[in-house]
This record gives sequence, C-alpha cells and structure tokens, in this order.
Amino acid sequence: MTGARIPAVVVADIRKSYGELKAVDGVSFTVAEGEFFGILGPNGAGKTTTLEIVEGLRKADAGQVTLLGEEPWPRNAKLLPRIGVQLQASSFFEKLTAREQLQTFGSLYGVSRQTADDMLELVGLTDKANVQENKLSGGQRQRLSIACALVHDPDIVFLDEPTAALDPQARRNLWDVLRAIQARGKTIVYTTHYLDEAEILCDRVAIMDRGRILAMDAPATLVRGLNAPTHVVLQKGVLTREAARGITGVEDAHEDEVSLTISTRKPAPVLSALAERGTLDGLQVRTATLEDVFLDLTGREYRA
Ligand SMILES: Nc1ncnc2c1ncn2[C@@H]1O[C@H](COP(=O)(O)OP(=O)(O)OP(=O)(O)O)[C@@H](O)[C@H]1O
Repeated sequence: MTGARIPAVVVADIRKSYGELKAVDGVSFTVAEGEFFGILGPNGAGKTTTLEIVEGLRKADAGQVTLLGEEPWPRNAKLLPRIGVQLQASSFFEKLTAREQLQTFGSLYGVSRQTADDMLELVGLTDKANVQENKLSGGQRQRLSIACALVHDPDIVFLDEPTAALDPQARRNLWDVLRAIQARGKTIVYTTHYLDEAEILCDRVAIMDRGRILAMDAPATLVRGLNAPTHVVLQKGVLTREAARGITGVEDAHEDEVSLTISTRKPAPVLSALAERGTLDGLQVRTATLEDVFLDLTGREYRA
C-alpha cells in the first residue's frame, strides 16, 4: 500500500446522445475527497445529464465512472450507503411532516431518530419539524431535500441546482448549509447556473457548454488566467479623465453620466495614487469574474 487515497469521483470520457443531440460529449474530471466541486453552465449545457450518469441514475453511451473506486452503474448496492443524492421536492412522501420525512428516509438505512433530528438542525429546520412538507416554503423544501440526501451520513453528496429558484436570502442560508456539510469532511459535487455563487463556494469548477467542459480549475485561477484589467470606478467629477490617464499604471479611463471608470492591471499603485489625490470617496473596485471567463471561452455573454 502506498497510502495514497482513492479519489472520491473519477469520470473518464463519458458521452450521452439523445438522437442527434450530444448532451454530454466526452466529459472527464476527478474530484478529491473533501473537495467542493461545481459543474457550471447555462441551461442545456449538459450538467444534469452528467450528474445523473455520475450518480448511477442514467446509463452513459460510453465512458467510465468510479465513485470511491466502485462503478455506480449498474446499480451498485455497495455504494448506496456511501453516496447521497438530493431528491427533487416532488419525491417526498405525501402528508408527512419534515421530521417524519427525514426519519422515514433515515429508517431505510437504519439511522436513529436522533440523527434525523440532528440533520434537521443542520439545515435549520428544527422549528419546522412538525410542519407538513407541502406547507414548507420553496427554500425550506430544498433544505429538507438536502437533509434527506445527508441523513445516512454519506461520503459523497450530489446536489443538482440546490439553490435554483430561491430568493437571495434563502440562497445565502443554503450556502451556510453547504459549507457546514463540507466542514464535516464530505465531498460535494453540485451543479449550478449561478457563476457568482460557484466562485464563492467551490474549490474547483468545471465550466460546461454544449456537452463539453471548456475549462476546469479553482475559480480564482480561472479568473487570474484571463489577465483581465481591474476596473476602479469613481464618482464623476472627483477627477478628470485626463488626470486619471496620467496616473502611472492606468491603461484607460472612460466617463459616463455618473462615473469615471479606470482600467488597470496594477491596482495597488493606482489606488495609492488616487488616495494621495483624496479621491477615494465612494470608490468601487471591480475585478473580473467567472462570467468574464465564460465570455472569453465562448465569445458569448453568460445567460443562465
Ligand atoms: N431525456 C431526454 N431526452 C431528450 N433530450 C434530453 C433529455 N434529457 C436532456 N436532454 C437534452 O440534453 C441537453 C442537456 O440537458 P441537461 O438537462 O443535462 O442540461 P443542464 O445543463 O442540466 O440544463 P438545466 O440547467 O436547464 O437543467 C439539453 O439540450 C436537453 O434538452
């Protein structure tokens, strides 16, 4: 034994077509144990199809998947206790309360009622324990479905767009839940079409479009790789465009009705020059994001 750990997820050149449409067109990636991995892309990119093949819920036309060294397809009973798959809200048992849903899922795996209650606590639903699932809000139902995926303490958790259709506050609450899951040492593989969210949560992301992975790395590395300028935005009138262009390190400066925007790849000296001129009031700094990476990769604006 070398002591090297098996990766949690290994995906090698998977493919899936629906008629002429190549929904997944040669996708490969590896996820380490404990990693938070995001599959990103616009609608129809092939994220769900990829995830379902990886989970063992859908058969690939070609390619291999192993989870913790085991193949998930055909249905692999050895893996079931070790993976958690977020169920769609429609998959709940009818008329049961949040606590009963979770206890029922848990009982399939021999999980104690206390563990089920702990999970309710983790997703912040303790005060809704006795509420019927169909009376929960959309965000609460999403959290319950995540709790159901976690109740048997799996090593890998798969979540398909867990934050879709949530209001901003519910999304942020769910981010805390996802971070708490990762802090428990779980491997998380999730899909989202929110690039800003993935940038905050994920250790690494794969950007998908039209069935293929276009780029894969830590979000910060992808953004840095663009070598895009930082934009420093000042209130109009605090500095003239000519004066801004005269500052060492400024590449360009544009004005509109309300602001003056300076482009620079050397933000530190530019900011200190602006500080010396006393023009920091109301200043905003905008760096490139994963949306810029998507634009760079595809030539198209990102539309979720
Ligand atoms: N069962 C199916 N039969 C035919 N076409 C399908 C089927 N499932 C998915 N597709 C098509 O395959 C492509 C990829 O779909 P998929 O659901 O994997 O994308 P996605 O990235 O998850 O999109 P979304 O963000 O909208 O869920 C889409 O064009 C979709 O219409």
